[in-house]
Amino acid sequence: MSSAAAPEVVPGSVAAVAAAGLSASTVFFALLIPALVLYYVYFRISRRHLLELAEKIPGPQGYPVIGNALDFIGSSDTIFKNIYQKSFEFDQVIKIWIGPKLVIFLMDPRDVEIILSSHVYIDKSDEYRFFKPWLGNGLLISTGPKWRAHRKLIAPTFHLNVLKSFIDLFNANSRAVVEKMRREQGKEFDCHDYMSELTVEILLETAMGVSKTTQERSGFEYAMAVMKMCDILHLRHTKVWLRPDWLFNLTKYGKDQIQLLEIIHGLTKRVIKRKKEEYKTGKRSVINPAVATIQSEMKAAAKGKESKNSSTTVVEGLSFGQSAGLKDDLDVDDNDVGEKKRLAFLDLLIEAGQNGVVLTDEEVKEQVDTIMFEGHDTTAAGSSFFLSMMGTHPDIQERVIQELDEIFGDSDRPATFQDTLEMKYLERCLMETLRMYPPVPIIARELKTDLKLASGDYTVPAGATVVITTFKMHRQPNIYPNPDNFDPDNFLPEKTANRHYYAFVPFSAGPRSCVGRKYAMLKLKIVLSTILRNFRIRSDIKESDFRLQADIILKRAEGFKIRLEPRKPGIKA
Ligand code: HEM
Repeated sequence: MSSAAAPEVVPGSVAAVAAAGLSASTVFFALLIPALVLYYVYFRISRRHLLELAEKIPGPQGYPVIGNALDFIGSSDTIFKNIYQKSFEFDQVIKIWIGPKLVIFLMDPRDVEIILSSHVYIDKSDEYRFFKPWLGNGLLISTGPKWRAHRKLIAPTFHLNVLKSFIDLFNANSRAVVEKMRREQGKEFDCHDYMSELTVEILLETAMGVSKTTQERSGFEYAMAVMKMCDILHLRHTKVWLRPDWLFNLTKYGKDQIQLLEIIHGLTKRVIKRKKEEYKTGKRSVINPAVATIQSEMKAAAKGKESKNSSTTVVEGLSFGQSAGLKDDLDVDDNDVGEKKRLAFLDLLIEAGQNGVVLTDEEVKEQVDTIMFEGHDTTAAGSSFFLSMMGTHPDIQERVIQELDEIFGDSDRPATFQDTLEMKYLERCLMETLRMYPPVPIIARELKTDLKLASGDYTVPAGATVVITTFKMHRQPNIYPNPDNFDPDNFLPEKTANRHYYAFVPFSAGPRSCVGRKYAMLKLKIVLSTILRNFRIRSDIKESDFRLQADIILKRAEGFKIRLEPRKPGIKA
Protein backbone atom coordinates (compact mmCIF):
# COMPACT_ATOMS: atom_id res chain seq x y z
CA MET A 1 0.00 0.00 0.00
CA SER A 2 1.54 3.25 -1.01
CA SER A 3 1.14 6.20 1.35
CA ALA A 4 0.22 9.62 -0.13
CA ALA A 5 3.23 11.86 -0.50
CA ALA A 6 3.30 14.89 1.87
CA PRO A 7 2.43 18.12 -0.03
CA GLU A 8 5.44 20.19 -0.96
CA VAL A 9 5.80 23.34 1.15
CA VAL A 10 6.63 26.31 -1.04
CA PRO A 11 9.16 28.57 0.69
CA GLY A 12 7.64 31.97 1.68
CA SER A 13 4.04 30.73 1.30
CA VAL A 14 1.37 30.89 4.02
CA ALA A 15 1.77 27.13 4.51
CA ALA A 16 5.48 27.65 5.02
CA VAL A 17 4.80 30.34 7.61
CA ALA A 18 2.28 28.07 9.36
CA ALA A 19 4.67 25.15 9.17
CA ALA A 20 7.27 27.30 10.84
CA GLY A 21 4.90 27.38 13.85
CA LEU A 22 3.72 31.01 13.60
CA SER A 23 0.40 32.03 15.19
CA ALA A 24 -2.77 32.84 13.26
CA SER A 25 -2.53 36.52 14.23
CA THR A 26 1.04 36.72 12.90
CA VAL A 27 -0.18 35.23 9.65
CA PHE A 28 -3.07 37.69 9.59
CA PHE A 29 -0.81 40.70 10.03
CA ALA A 30 1.72 39.32 7.59
CA LEU A 31 -1.07 39.43 5.01
CA LEU A 32 -2.76 42.62 6.20
CA ILE A 33 0.23 44.91 5.93
CA PRO A 34 1.05 44.19 2.26
CA ALA A 35 -2.71 44.37 1.50
CA LEU A 36 -2.92 47.82 3.08
CA VAL A 37 0.18 48.99 1.21
CA LEU A 38 -1.31 47.70 -2.05
CA TYR A 39 -4.65 49.37 -1.30
CA TYR A 40 -2.89 52.65 -0.50
CA VAL A 41 -0.92 52.52 -3.78
CA TYR A 42 -4.14 51.76 -5.70
CA PHE A 43 -5.97 54.55 -3.82
CA ARG A 44 -3.26 57.08 -4.72
CA ILE A 45 -3.10 55.97 -8.37
CA SER A 46 -6.90 56.05 -8.81
CA ARG A 47 -6.95 59.57 -7.34
CA ARG A 48 -3.86 60.83 -9.17
CA HIS A 49 -5.83 63.49 -11.05
CA LEU A 50 -7.44 64.78 -7.84
CA LEU A 51 -4.14 64.76 -5.95
CA GLU A 52 -2.22 66.53 -8.72
CA LEU A 53 -4.74 69.38 -8.97
CA ALA A 54 -5.09 69.61 -5.17
CA GLU A 55 -1.30 69.89 -4.84
CA LYS A 56 -1.39 73.26 -6.63
CA ILE A 57 -3.98 74.74 -4.26
CA PRO A 58 -2.59 76.43 -1.12
CA GLY A 59 -3.63 75.29 2.34
CA PRO A 60 -2.35 74.51 5.82
CA GLN A 61 0.05 71.59 6.24
CA GLY A 62 -1.75 68.47 7.47
CA TYR A 63 -0.66 65.09 8.86
CA PRO A 64 -0.42 61.88 6.83
CA VAL A 65 -3.76 59.98 6.63
CA ILE A 66 -5.76 62.33 8.91
CA GLY A 67 -4.87 65.54 7.05
CA ASN A 68 -6.15 68.60 8.96
CA ALA A 69 -8.73 66.68 11.03
CA LEU A 70 -7.09 67.77 14.31
CA ASP A 71 -8.21 71.35 13.61
CA PHE A 72 -11.75 70.17 14.38
CA ILE A 73 -11.08 69.17 17.98
CA GLY A 74 -12.54 71.24 20.82
CA SER A 75 -15.77 73.10 21.51
CA SER A 76 -17.82 74.53 18.63
CA ASP A 77 -16.82 78.12 19.27
CA THR A 78 -13.12 77.21 19.62
CA ILE A 79 -13.19 75.35 16.30
CA PHE A 80 -14.92 78.29 14.60
CA LYS A 81 -12.43 80.81 16.02
CA ASN A 82 -9.34 78.73 15.15
CA ILE A 83 -10.40 77.96 11.59
CA TYR A 84 -11.41 81.57 10.93
CA GLN A 85 -8.10 82.88 12.31
CA LYS A 86 -6.10 80.38 10.26
CA SER A 87 -7.90 81.47 7.09
CA PHE A 88 -6.06 84.81 7.22
CA GLU A 89 -2.78 83.04 6.43
CA PHE A 90 -4.12 82.33 2.94
CA ASP A 91 -5.69 84.15 0.07
CA GLN A 92 -8.97 83.53 -1.79
CA VAL A 93 -8.77 79.75 -2.20
CA ILE A 94 -7.85 77.38 0.63
CA LYS A 95 -7.48 73.62 0.64
CA ILE A 96 -7.78 71.28 3.62
CA TRP A 97 -7.89 67.51 3.96
CA ILE A 98 -10.25 65.85 6.41
CA GLY A 99 -8.82 62.33 6.21
CA PRO A 100 -9.10 61.38 2.53
CA LYS A 101 -11.67 64.11 1.86
CA LEU A 102 -10.52 67.14 -0.11
CA VAL A 103 -12.32 70.35 0.88
CA ILE A 104 -11.79 73.65 -0.97
CA PHE A 105 -12.94 76.92 0.61
CA LEU A 106 -13.93 79.72 -1.78
CA MET A 107 -14.52 83.37 -0.89
CA ASP A 108 -14.07 85.36 -4.08
CA PRO A 109 -17.45 86.50 -5.49
CA ARG A 110 -16.33 85.54 -9.01
CA ASP A 111 -15.80 81.93 -7.93
CA VAL A 112 -18.99 81.98 -5.88
CA GLU A 113 -20.90 83.11 -8.97
CA ILE A 114 -19.61 80.15 -11.00
CA ILE A 115 -20.99 77.70 -8.44
CA LEU A 116 -24.24 79.37 -7.42
CA SER A 117 -25.39 80.48 -10.87
CA SER A 118 -24.76 77.03 -12.32
CA HIS A 119 -27.35 74.38 -13.14
CA VAL A 120 -24.53 71.80 -13.08
CA TYR A 121 -22.95 72.28 -9.66
CA ILE A 122 -26.18 71.69 -7.76
CA ASP A 123 -25.29 68.50 -5.92
CA LYS A 124 -25.09 68.88 -2.17
CA SER A 125 -21.97 67.58 -0.45
CA ASP A 126 -21.85 64.20 1.27
CA GLU A 127 -22.20 65.87 4.70
CA TYR A 128 -25.87 66.63 4.00
CA ARG A 129 -26.56 62.85 4.22
CA PHE A 130 -26.55 63.18 8.03
CA PHE A 131 -29.82 65.13 7.60
CA LYS A 132 -31.48 62.17 5.84
CA PRO A 133 -33.07 60.45 8.86
CA TRP A 134 -34.66 63.81 9.65
CA LEU A 135 -35.41 65.53 6.33
CA GLY A 136 -35.47 62.49 4.03
CA ASN A 137 -34.97 63.55 0.45
CA GLY A 138 -36.62 66.98 0.83
CA LEU A 139 -35.78 70.10 -1.14
CA LEU A 140 -32.62 70.93 0.81
CA ILE A 141 -30.92 67.62 0.06
CA SER A 142 -32.43 66.15 -3.11
CA THR A 143 -30.86 66.64 -6.50
CA GLY A 144 -31.45 65.96 -10.21
CA PRO A 145 -34.97 65.58 -11.66
CA LYS A 146 -36.60 65.05 -8.24
CA TRP A 147 -35.23 68.31 -6.86
CA ARG A 148 -36.12 70.18 -10.08
CA ALA A 149 -39.74 68.94 -10.08
CA HIS A 150 -40.27 69.63 -6.38
CA ARG A 151 -38.66 73.07 -6.54
CA LYS A 152 -41.02 73.97 -9.40
CA LEU A 153 -43.96 72.83 -7.31
CA ILE A 154 -42.94 74.51 -4.04
CA ALA A 155 -41.38 77.87 -5.10
CA PRO A 156 -44.76 79.41 -6.14
CA THR A 157 -46.19 78.71 -2.68
CA PHE A 158 -43.82 81.43 -1.41
CA HIS A 159 -44.96 83.92 -4.04
CA LEU A 160 -45.40 87.50 -2.86
CA ASN A 161 -49.18 87.33 -3.17
CA VAL A 162 -49.30 84.31 -0.87
CA LEU A 163 -47.00 86.11 1.57
CA LYS A 164 -49.21 89.19 1.63
CA SER A 165 -52.05 87.01 2.87
CA PHE A 166 -49.88 86.05 5.88
CA ILE A 167 -49.38 89.62 7.08
CA ASP A 168 -52.20 89.51 9.66
CA LEU A 169 -50.73 86.35 11.18
CA PHE A 170 -47.22 87.83 11.20
CA ASN A 171 -48.65 90.82 13.09
CA ALA A 172 -50.72 88.81 15.58
CA ASN A 173 -47.80 86.53 16.46
CA SER A 174 -45.40 89.49 16.76
CA ARG A 175 -47.74 91.19 19.21
CA ALA A 176 -48.08 87.97 21.18
CA VAL A 177 -44.30 87.59 21.54
CA VAL A 178 -43.99 91.22 22.68
CA GLU A 179 -46.50 90.46 25.44
CA LYS A 180 -44.61 87.29 26.42
CA MET A 181 -41.27 89.11 26.51
CA ARG A 182 -42.62 91.77 28.87
CA ARG A 183 -41.99 89.39 31.77
CA GLU A 184 -38.24 89.62 31.03
CA GLN A 185 -38.13 93.42 31.31
CA GLY A 186 -35.06 94.74 33.11
CA LYS A 187 -33.23 91.40 33.34
CA GLU A 188 -30.76 89.79 31.01
CA PHE A 189 -32.26 86.89 29.04
CA ASP A 190 -31.66 84.81 25.90
CA CYS A 191 -33.95 86.21 23.20
CA HIS A 192 -33.25 83.21 20.93
CA ASP A 193 -35.64 81.08 23.02
CA TYR A 194 -38.46 83.50 22.22
CA MET A 195 -37.49 83.94 18.55
CA SER A 196 -37.26 80.19 18.10
CA GLU A 197 -40.71 79.45 19.49
CA LEU A 198 -42.16 82.39 17.59
CA THR A 199 -40.81 81.23 14.22
CA VAL A 200 -42.16 77.70 14.73
CA GLU A 201 -45.60 79.03 15.64
CA ILE A 202 -45.65 81.41 12.68
CA LEU A 203 -44.60 78.66 10.27
CA LEU A 204 -47.34 76.38 11.57
CA GLU A 205 -49.97 79.06 11.17
CA THR A 206 -48.83 80.35 7.75
CA ALA A 207 -47.04 77.87 5.50
CA MET A 208 -48.73 74.90 7.18
CA GLY A 209 -52.05 76.66 7.73
CA VAL A 210 -52.64 75.00 11.12
CA SER A 211 -54.34 77.19 13.70
CA LYS A 212 -52.94 77.49 17.24
CA THR A 213 -55.83 75.62 18.77
CA THR A 214 -55.03 72.54 16.72
CA GLN A 215 -51.42 72.37 17.90
CA GLU A 216 -51.41 69.85 20.71
CA ARG A 217 -47.89 70.55 21.93
CA SER A 218 -46.09 73.83 22.00
CA GLY A 219 -43.69 74.91 19.29
CA PHE A 220 -41.11 75.33 22.03
CA GLU A 221 -40.59 71.60 22.50
CA TYR A 222 -40.16 71.22 18.74
CA ALA A 223 -37.72 74.15 18.58
CA MET A 224 -35.59 72.72 21.40
CA ALA A 225 -35.52 69.29 19.73
CA VAL A 226 -34.37 70.92 16.47
CA MET A 227 -31.61 72.76 18.31
CA LYS A 228 -30.34 69.54 19.89
CA MET A 229 -30.52 67.74 16.52
CA CYS A 230 -28.36 70.48 15.00
CA ASP A 231 -25.79 69.96 17.78
CA ILE A 232 -25.66 66.25 16.95
CA LEU A 233 -25.36 66.86 13.20
CA HIS A 234 -22.59 69.35 13.79
CA LEU A 235 -20.69 66.80 15.88
CA ARG A 236 -21.01 64.31 13.02
CA HIS A 237 -19.59 66.88 10.61
CA THR A 238 -16.56 67.63 12.72
CA LYS A 239 -15.77 64.40 14.61
CA VAL A 240 -14.55 61.79 12.13
CA TRP A 241 -15.43 58.83 14.40
CA LEU A 242 -19.12 59.78 14.46
CA ARG A 243 -19.40 59.67 10.66
CA PRO A 244 -20.01 55.94 10.03
CA ASP A 245 -23.67 55.20 10.76
CA TRP A 246 -22.98 51.89 12.49
CA LEU A 247 -20.60 53.53 14.96
CA PHE A 248 -22.81 56.59 15.48
CA ASN A 249 -25.86 54.39 16.20
CA LEU A 250 -23.97 52.75 19.06
CA THR A 251 -23.22 56.06 20.77
CA LYS A 252 -25.31 58.13 23.17
CA TYR A 253 -25.83 60.63 20.33
CA GLY A 254 -27.37 57.94 18.11
CA LYS A 255 -29.86 57.10 20.84
CA ASP A 256 -30.62 60.77 21.57
CA GLN A 257 -31.26 61.29 17.83
CA ILE A 258 -33.99 58.61 17.85
CA GLN A 259 -35.80 60.40 20.70
CA LEU A 260 -35.43 63.85 19.17
CA LEU A 261 -36.74 62.66 15.82
CA GLU A 262 -39.79 61.25 17.58
CA ILE A 263 -40.64 64.74 18.84
CA ILE A 264 -39.84 66.42 15.50
CA HIS A 265 -41.63 63.91 13.26
CA GLY A 266 -44.46 63.68 15.78
CA LEU A 267 -45.31 67.31 15.14
CA THR A 268 -45.04 67.10 11.35
CA LYS A 269 -47.20 63.98 11.26
CA ARG A 270 -49.89 65.64 13.39
CA VAL A 271 -49.84 68.71 11.16
CA ILE A 272 -50.24 66.65 7.97
CA LYS A 273 -52.99 64.49 9.49
CA ARG A 274 -54.96 67.57 10.52
CA LYS A 275 -54.55 69.14 7.12
CA LYS A 276 -55.69 66.00 5.33
CA GLU A 277 -58.82 65.89 7.47
CA GLU A 278 -59.55 69.50 6.57
CA TYR A 279 -58.95 68.75 2.90
CA LYS A 280 -61.54 65.98 3.00
CA THR A 281 -64.10 68.44 4.35
CA GLY A 282 -63.30 70.80 1.46
CA LYS A 283 -61.40 73.40 3.51
CA ARG A 284 -58.46 74.91 1.59
CA SER A 285 -56.57 78.20 1.88
CA VAL A 286 -56.78 79.46 -1.68
CA ILE A 287 -55.14 82.84 -1.99
CA ASN A 288 -56.74 85.10 -4.47
CA PRO A 289 -54.00 87.59 -5.41
CA ALA A 290 -56.47 90.35 -6.14
CA VAL A 291 -57.99 89.97 -2.66
CA ALA A 292 -54.57 89.93 -0.98
CA THR A 293 -53.59 93.10 -2.77
CA ILE A 294 -56.87 94.89 -2.13
CA GLN A 295 -56.66 94.06 1.58
CA SER A 296 -53.15 95.46 1.72
CA GLU A 297 -54.16 98.65 -0.06
CA MET A 298 -57.25 99.16 2.07
CA LYS A 299 -55.07 99.07 5.15
CA ALA A 300 -52.67 101.58 3.64
CA ALA A 301 -55.59 103.88 2.83
CA ALA A 302 -56.99 103.45 6.36
CA LYS A 303 -53.84 104.89 7.84
CA GLY A 304 -54.44 108.08 5.89
CA LYS A 305 -51.67 107.75 3.38
CA GLU A 306 -52.02 107.30 -0.32
CA SER A 307 -51.20 103.77 -1.31
CA LYS A 308 -48.32 103.53 -3.69
CA ASN A 309 -50.20 100.78 -5.48
CA SER A 310 -48.39 97.83 -4.01
CA SER A 311 -49.81 95.56 -6.69
CA THR A 312 -47.48 97.06 -9.22
CA THR A 313 -44.62 97.86 -6.88
CA VAL A 314 -41.38 96.55 -8.30
CA VAL A 315 -39.68 95.49 -5.12
CA GLU A 316 -35.94 95.74 -5.59
CA GLY A 317 -33.91 92.65 -4.78
CA LEU A 318 -32.43 94.09 -1.61
CA SER A 319 -35.81 94.45 0.08
CA PHE A 320 -36.00 90.71 -0.26
CA GLY A 321 -32.50 89.82 0.80
CA GLN A 322 -30.42 89.67 -2.33
CA SER A 323 -28.37 92.05 -4.46
CA ALA A 324 -30.44 94.11 -6.88
CA GLY A 325 -29.71 92.64 -10.30
CA LEU A 326 -29.88 89.02 -9.19
CA LYS A 327 -32.97 87.07 -10.12
CA ASP A 328 -34.22 83.62 -9.25
CA ASP A 329 -37.43 81.63 -9.61
CA LEU A 330 -39.00 83.56 -6.71
CA ASP A 331 -38.86 86.76 -8.76
CA VAL A 332 -41.23 85.67 -11.51
CA ASP A 333 -44.38 87.68 -12.19
CA ASP A 334 -44.74 89.41 -8.81
CA ASN A 335 -47.54 91.48 -10.32
CA ASP A 336 -49.88 88.72 -11.44
CA VAL A 337 -52.86 90.47 -9.86
CA GLY A 338 -56.16 88.93 -10.79
CA GLU A 339 -54.53 86.04 -12.58
CA LYS A 340 -53.70 82.80 -10.82
CA LYS A 341 -55.21 81.65 -7.57
CA ARG A 342 -52.42 80.33 -5.43
CA LEU A 343 -52.28 77.76 -2.67
CA ALA A 344 -50.23 78.06 0.50
CA PHE A 345 -47.46 75.49 0.96
CA LEU A 346 -49.14 72.60 2.77
CA ASP A 347 -52.46 73.03 0.93
CA LEU A 348 -50.64 72.60 -2.34
CA LEU A 349 -48.69 69.60 -1.07
CA ILE A 350 -51.84 67.86 0.17
CA GLU A 351 -53.51 68.51 -3.17
CA ALA A 352 -50.46 67.22 -5.04
CA GLY A 353 -50.41 64.21 -2.72
CA GLN A 354 -53.95 63.07 -3.55
CA ASN A 355 -53.67 59.37 -4.46
CA GLY A 356 -49.87 59.74 -4.54
CA VAL A 357 -49.98 60.90 -8.16
CA VAL A 358 -47.64 63.88 -7.94
CA LEU A 359 -46.26 63.36 -4.44
CA THR A 360 -46.27 60.29 -2.22
CA ASP A 361 -47.19 60.58 1.50
CA GLU A 362 -43.51 60.16 2.35
CA GLU A 363 -42.54 62.99 -0.01
CA VAL A 364 -45.12 65.31 1.57
CA LYS A 365 -43.64 64.53 5.00
CA GLU A 366 -40.06 65.13 3.78
CA GLN A 367 -40.96 68.54 2.40
CA VAL A 368 -42.86 69.56 5.54
CA ASP A 369 -39.88 68.55 7.71
CA THR A 370 -37.55 70.48 5.40
CA ILE A 371 -39.57 73.69 5.45
CA MET A 372 -40.11 73.46 9.20
CA PHE A 373 -36.34 73.16 9.77
CA GLU A 374 -35.11 75.60 7.10
CA GLY A 375 -37.81 78.12 7.89
CA HIS A 376 -37.35 78.12 11.63
CA ASP A 377 -33.75 77.93 12.85
CA THR A 378 -32.43 80.36 10.22
CA THR A 379 -34.93 83.12 10.96
CA ALA A 380 -34.62 82.59 14.73
CA ALA A 381 -30.85 83.15 14.46
CA GLY A 382 -31.27 86.12 12.06
CA SER A 383 -33.73 87.93 14.33
CA SER A 384 -31.67 87.18 17.47
CA PHE A 385 -28.52 88.59 15.84
CA PHE A 386 -30.50 91.67 14.75
CA LEU A 387 -31.68 92.30 18.32
CA SER A 388 -28.13 91.76 19.58
CA MET A 389 -26.90 94.38 17.10
CA MET A 390 -29.51 96.88 18.27
CA GLY A 391 -28.39 96.30 21.86
CA THR A 392 -24.70 96.77 21.08
CA HIS A 393 -25.23 99.81 18.79
CA PRO A 394 -27.62 102.18 20.63
CA ASP A 395 -27.06 105.08 18.21
CA ILE A 396 -28.09 102.92 15.24
CA GLN A 397 -31.06 101.60 17.21
CA GLU A 398 -32.24 105.19 17.79
CA ARG A 399 -32.31 105.78 14.03
CA VAL A 400 -34.41 102.65 13.51
CA ILE A 401 -36.80 103.76 16.24
CA GLN A 402 -37.03 107.23 14.70
CA GLU A 403 -37.93 105.70 11.32
CA LEU A 404 -40.60 103.52 12.93
CA ASP A 405 -42.04 106.53 14.77
CA GLU A 406 -42.25 108.39 11.46
CA ILE A 407 -44.15 105.50 9.88
CA PHE A 408 -46.46 104.64 12.78
CA GLY A 409 -46.55 107.77 14.96
CA ASP A 410 -48.24 106.91 18.28
CA SER A 411 -50.50 104.34 16.70
CA ASP A 412 -50.53 100.69 17.75
CA ARG A 413 -51.94 99.63 14.42
CA PRO A 414 -50.52 96.50 12.79
CA ALA A 415 -47.92 96.89 10.03
CA THR A 416 -49.00 96.67 6.39
CA PHE A 417 -47.03 95.46 3.40
CA GLN A 418 -46.56 99.08 2.33
CA ASP A 419 -45.11 99.91 5.77
CA THR A 420 -42.50 97.21 5.34
CA LEU A 421 -41.39 98.84 2.10
CA GLU A 422 -40.92 102.10 3.96
CA MET A 423 -38.69 100.57 6.66
CA LYS A 424 -35.60 101.45 4.66
CA TYR A 425 -33.18 101.97 7.52
CA LEU A 426 -34.40 98.90 9.42
CA GLU A 427 -33.94 96.97 6.17
CA ARG A 428 -30.33 98.17 5.86
CA CYS A 429 -29.69 97.11 9.48
CA LEU A 430 -31.15 93.71 8.69
CA MET A 431 -28.97 93.36 5.59
CA GLU A 432 -25.91 94.40 7.60
CA THR A 433 -26.81 91.81 10.26
CA LEU A 434 -27.09 89.11 7.59
CA ARG A 435 -23.76 90.25 6.15
CA MET A 436 -21.85 90.04 9.43
CA TYR A 437 -23.77 87.14 10.92
CA PRO A 438 -25.19 85.04 8.06
CA PRO A 439 -27.34 82.36 9.76
CA VAL A 440 -26.13 79.86 7.12
CA PRO A 441 -22.39 80.60 7.33
CA ILE A 442 -21.26 78.17 4.61
CA ILE A 443 -22.77 76.38 1.60
CA ALA A 444 -21.22 73.10 0.43
CA ARG A 445 -21.38 71.35 -2.95
CA GLU A 446 -19.95 68.09 -4.27
CA LEU A 447 -18.14 68.50 -7.61
CA LYS A 448 -18.86 65.89 -10.26
CA THR A 449 -16.68 67.63 -12.88
CA ASP A 450 -13.51 69.73 -12.66
CA LEU A 451 -14.03 73.42 -11.99
CA LYS A 452 -11.72 76.14 -13.32
CA LEU A 453 -11.77 79.06 -10.89
CA ALA A 454 -11.99 82.70 -11.96
CA SER A 455 -9.97 84.15 -9.09
CA GLY A 456 -6.68 82.45 -9.91
CA ASP A 457 -5.01 79.74 -11.92
CA TYR A 458 -6.56 76.88 -10.00
CA THR A 459 -8.74 73.97 -11.03
CA VAL A 460 -10.78 72.25 -8.34
CA PRO A 461 -10.90 68.55 -9.21
CA ALA A 462 -14.04 66.44 -9.55
CA GLY A 463 -14.64 64.57 -6.30
CA ALA A 464 -13.74 67.56 -4.11
CA THR A 465 -16.19 69.33 -1.81
CA VAL A 466 -16.35 73.08 -2.44
CA VAL A 467 -17.40 75.27 0.43
CA ILE A 468 -18.66 78.78 -0.21
CA THR A 469 -17.59 80.60 2.93
CA THR A 470 -20.38 83.18 3.13
CA PHE A 471 -19.25 84.35 6.57
CA LYS A 472 -15.67 84.93 5.40
CA MET A 473 -16.63 86.46 2.04
CA HIS A 474 -18.98 88.91 3.76
CA ARG A 475 -16.00 90.12 5.81
CA GLN A 476 -13.47 90.59 3.01
CA PRO A 477 -11.89 94.06 3.41
CA ASN A 478 -11.54 94.49 -0.37
CA ILE A 479 -15.35 94.17 -0.65
CA TYR A 480 -16.51 95.74 2.62
CA PRO A 481 -13.97 98.28 3.98
CA ASN A 482 -13.75 97.97 7.75
CA PRO A 483 -15.59 94.63 7.56
CA ASP A 484 -15.87 93.93 11.30
CA ASN A 485 -17.68 97.20 11.88
CA PHE A 486 -21.51 97.10 11.93
CA ASP A 487 -22.38 99.77 9.37
CA PRO A 488 -25.88 99.72 7.79
CA ASP A 489 -24.65 102.24 5.19
CA ASN A 490 -22.87 99.33 3.51
CA PHE A 491 -26.31 98.82 1.96
CA LEU A 492 -26.92 102.31 0.64
CA PRO A 493 -27.94 102.00 -3.02
CA GLU A 494 -24.72 103.65 -4.25
CA LYS A 495 -22.63 101.17 -2.25
CA THR A 496 -24.49 98.07 -3.43
CA ALA A 497 -24.42 99.28 -7.03
CA ASN A 498 -20.62 99.11 -6.99
CA ARG A 499 -20.35 95.63 -5.56
CA HIS A 500 -20.21 92.26 -7.26
CA TYR A 501 -23.72 90.71 -7.25
CA TYR A 502 -22.45 87.58 -5.55
CA ALA A 503 -20.59 89.46 -2.78
CA PHE A 504 -23.73 89.24 -0.61
CA VAL A 505 -25.45 85.85 -0.54
CA PRO A 506 -27.01 85.20 2.90
CA PHE A 507 -29.85 83.35 1.13
CA SER A 508 -27.51 81.72 -1.42
CA ALA A 509 -28.47 82.67 -5.01
CA GLY A 510 -29.28 81.14 -8.39
CA PRO A 511 -31.28 77.97 -9.05
CA ARG A 512 -30.77 76.59 -5.50
CA SER A 513 -31.37 79.86 -3.69
CA CYS A 514 -33.41 79.93 -0.49
CA VAL A 515 -37.03 79.31 -1.37
CA GLY A 516 -38.14 81.16 1.80
CA ARG A 517 -36.11 84.34 1.13
CA LYS A 518 -39.09 86.67 0.63
CA TYR A 519 -41.11 84.99 3.36
CA ALA A 520 -38.20 85.45 5.80
CA MET A 521 -37.63 89.11 4.92
CA LEU A 522 -41.29 90.10 5.19
CA LYS A 523 -41.76 88.23 8.44
CA LEU A 524 -38.53 89.57 9.97
CA LYS A 525 -39.48 93.16 9.19
CA ILE A 526 -42.87 92.76 10.88
CA VAL A 527 -41.53 90.89 13.93
CA LEU A 528 -38.54 93.18 14.48
CA SER A 529 -40.42 96.43 13.90
CA THR A 530 -43.13 95.30 16.36
CA ILE A 531 -40.48 94.57 19.01
CA LEU A 532 -38.76 97.93 18.49
CA ARG A 533 -42.08 99.79 18.60
CA ASN A 534 -42.39 98.44 22.14
CA PHE A 535 -38.89 98.09 23.56
CA ARG A 536 -35.39 99.51 23.44
CA ILE A 537 -32.83 96.72 23.40
CA ARG A 538 -29.77 96.85 25.65
CA SER A 539 -26.75 94.57 25.77
CA ASP A 540 -24.25 94.17 28.61
CA ILE A 541 -21.97 92.13 26.34
CA LYS A 542 -19.86 93.95 23.75
CA GLU A 543 -20.02 92.74 20.17
CA SER A 544 -16.27 92.00 20.24
CA ASP A 545 -16.94 89.53 23.09
CA PHE A 546 -19.51 87.48 21.15
CA ARG A 547 -18.44 83.83 20.98
CA LEU A 548 -19.60 82.56 17.62
CA GLN A 549 -20.27 78.94 16.84
CA ALA A 550 -21.44 77.39 13.60
CA ASP A 551 -23.47 74.27 14.43
CA ILE A 552 -24.97 74.23 10.93
CA ILE A 553 -26.59 77.55 11.82
CA LEU A 554 -24.45 80.43 13.13
CA LYS A 555 -25.17 81.24 16.78
CA ARG A 556 -23.73 82.91 19.87
CA ALA A 557 -22.24 80.22 22.13
CA GLU A 558 -23.10 82.24 25.25
CA GLY A 559 -26.72 82.67 24.10
CA PHE A 560 -28.27 85.80 22.64
CA LYS A 561 -28.22 87.80 25.87
CA ILE A 562 -30.09 91.11 25.81
CA ARG A 563 -32.17 93.31 28.13
CA LEU A 564 -35.43 95.12 27.34
CA GLU A 565 -36.56 98.61 28.31
CA PRO A 566 -40.24 99.36 27.68
CA ARG A 567 -40.99 102.16 25.22
CA LYS A 568 -44.72 102.37 25.89
CA PRO A 569 -47.39 100.64 27.99
CA GLY A 570 -48.70 97.25 26.87
CA ILE A 571 -50.48 97.13 23.52
CA LYS A 572 -53.75 95.41 22.87
CA ALA A 573 -53.26 92.15 21.00
C1 HEM B 1 -33.00 84.50 7.57
C2 HEM B 1 -33.59 83.42 7.14
C3 HEM B 1 -33.02 82.45 6.15
C4 HEM B 1 -31.75 82.32 5.69
C5 HEM B 1 -30.54 83.16 6.03
C6 HEM B 1 -31.76 81.22 4.74
C7 HEM B 1 -30.65 80.82 4.02
C8 HEM B 1 -30.65 79.76 3.11
C9 HEM B 1 -29.49 79.32 2.36
C10 HEM B 1 -28.11 79.95 2.43
C11 HEM B 1 -29.88 78.28 1.60
C12 HEM B 1 -29.00 77.45 0.66
C13 HEM B 1 -28.48 76.27 1.45
C14 HEM B 1 -27.60 75.38 0.66
O1 HEM B 1 -27.53 75.46 -0.57
O2 HEM B 1 -26.96 74.54 1.31
C15 HEM B 1 -31.28 78.04 1.86
C16 HEM B 1 -32.02 77.04 1.27
C17 HEM B 1 -33.33 76.80 1.55
N1 HEM B 1 -34.15 77.53 2.39
FE1 HEM B 1 -33.60 79.16 3.47
N2 HEM B 1 -33.01 80.69 4.69
C18 HEM B 1 -33.82 81.42 5.51
C19 HEM B 1 -35.17 81.23 5.72
C20 HEM B 1 -35.93 80.27 5.11
C21 HEM B 1 -37.36 80.13 5.26
C22 HEM B 1 -38.22 81.05 6.11
C23 HEM B 1 -37.73 79.03 4.54
C24 HEM B 1 -39.09 78.43 4.34
C25 HEM B 1 -40.19 78.88 4.86
C26 HEM B 1 -36.53 78.49 3.91
C27 HEM B 1 -36.49 77.39 3.10
C28 HEM B 1 -35.38 76.95 2.40
C29 HEM B 1 -35.37 75.77 1.53
C30 HEM B 1 -36.54 74.83 1.28
C31 HEM B 1 -34.08 75.68 1.00
C32 HEM B 1 -33.58 74.64 0.00
C33 HEM B 1 -33.82 75.19 -1.40
C34 HEM B 1 -33.30 74.30 -2.51
O3 HEM B 1 -32.27 73.63 -2.35
O4 HEM B 1 -33.91 74.33 -3.59
N3 HEM B 1 -35.47 79.28 4.27
N4 HEM B 1 -31.73 78.95 2.78
